[in-house]
Amino acid sequence: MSLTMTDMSVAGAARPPIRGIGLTCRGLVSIYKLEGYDVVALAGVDLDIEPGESVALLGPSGSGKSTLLSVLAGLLRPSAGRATVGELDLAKATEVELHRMRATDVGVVLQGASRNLLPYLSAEQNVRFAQRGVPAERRRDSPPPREILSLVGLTRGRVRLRPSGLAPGERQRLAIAVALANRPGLLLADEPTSQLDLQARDEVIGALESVRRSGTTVVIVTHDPDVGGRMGRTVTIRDGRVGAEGHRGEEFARVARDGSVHLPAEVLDYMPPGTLLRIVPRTDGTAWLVPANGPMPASGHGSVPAPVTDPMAPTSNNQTGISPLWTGPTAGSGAARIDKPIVGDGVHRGRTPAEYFGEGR
Ligand SMILES: Nc1ncnc2c1ncn2[C@@H]1O[C@H](COP(=O)(O)OP(=O)(O)OP(=O)(O)O)[C@@H](O)[C@H]1O
Repeated sequence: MSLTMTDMSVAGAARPPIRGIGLTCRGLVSIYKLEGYDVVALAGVDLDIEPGESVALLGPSGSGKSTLLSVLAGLLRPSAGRATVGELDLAKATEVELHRMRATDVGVVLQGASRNLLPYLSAEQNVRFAQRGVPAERRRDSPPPREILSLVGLTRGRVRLRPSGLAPGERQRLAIAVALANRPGLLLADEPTSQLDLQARDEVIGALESVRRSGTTVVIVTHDPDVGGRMGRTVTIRDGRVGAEGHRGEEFARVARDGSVHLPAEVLDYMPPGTLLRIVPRTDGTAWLVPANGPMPASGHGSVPAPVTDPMAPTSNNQTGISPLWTGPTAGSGAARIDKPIVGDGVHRGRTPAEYFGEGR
């Protein structure tokens, strides 16, 4: 399927443009009560998503992705901290305000396409049914269901079929169309590409891209890093917090509000929790993390090593066998880049501690 600008302009004809809605989380905590126990699903999420962005929430199973989406959809109340969608504070909002938010500003696609659809209605009728929730003053802006279906690539005879007559990828795109029925500024979709073959997956990604170009902010949960890589930004949730972010295929660790940094799993393999680290700030605004029982940088105990401008190029520093582990700006953007390990001659040889910290170790 290829969705074109023509699809977009048809969808936007004679209606005010869609205004993307941004969101903010500050120290967001979500706790489930389970048989007398507290299950902490979100343990202090700090996150900003700008209007019009497309963001994938990635992370291992149980890390809290779906819980975060449910809070943002107003389906779960924050247990502590703040979450705002547009101007609405989700902790303070009344049930009526949350209901109205879902009816007008936020479209939600629950995991499993069928859960979003009425099986006895056609695709077109499903979208029309969803439009019944639009407040009267906004109803004149509601596009005909076929326009919305065309935005996600469902056209002609497909619009008259019931969900059971559609292929799995088409059903998922119909679920997205239903969530878009009221031209929301924010679309939240939980695993919209799971259990789809590659072609259907690409069609769903194409539909989400069309939605983003129409102005709507798109936030999805996915397990699939390839899907994440096709969104504007990835945010990796680990243990209920934002552990990392990806931009254009590069992964960044985010320094949390409390100053903590989540190390990637492969670094934790040889720097497990509890490891004592020497942090060596450097003049170029980067820093090294060196285990306390490892060798100090050769340029002198306690002294600040000379900057390495290109971490992958052989330099006088890494000729010593010490690899710059963290590079990139720590000031300004607040991000640090984790580079591939390099040793001696600057050649990437692997990920064992010996290779990181010198062959003579
Ligand atoms: N209704 C619930 N009651 C109790 N605990 C729950 C409930 N839903 C989720 N949890 C727990 O909260 C934590 C986060 O779950 P969540 O479903 O948000 O993670 P996830 O990253 O979306 O996982 P997955 O990728 O497997 O869907 C997990 O420990 C999970 O067991």
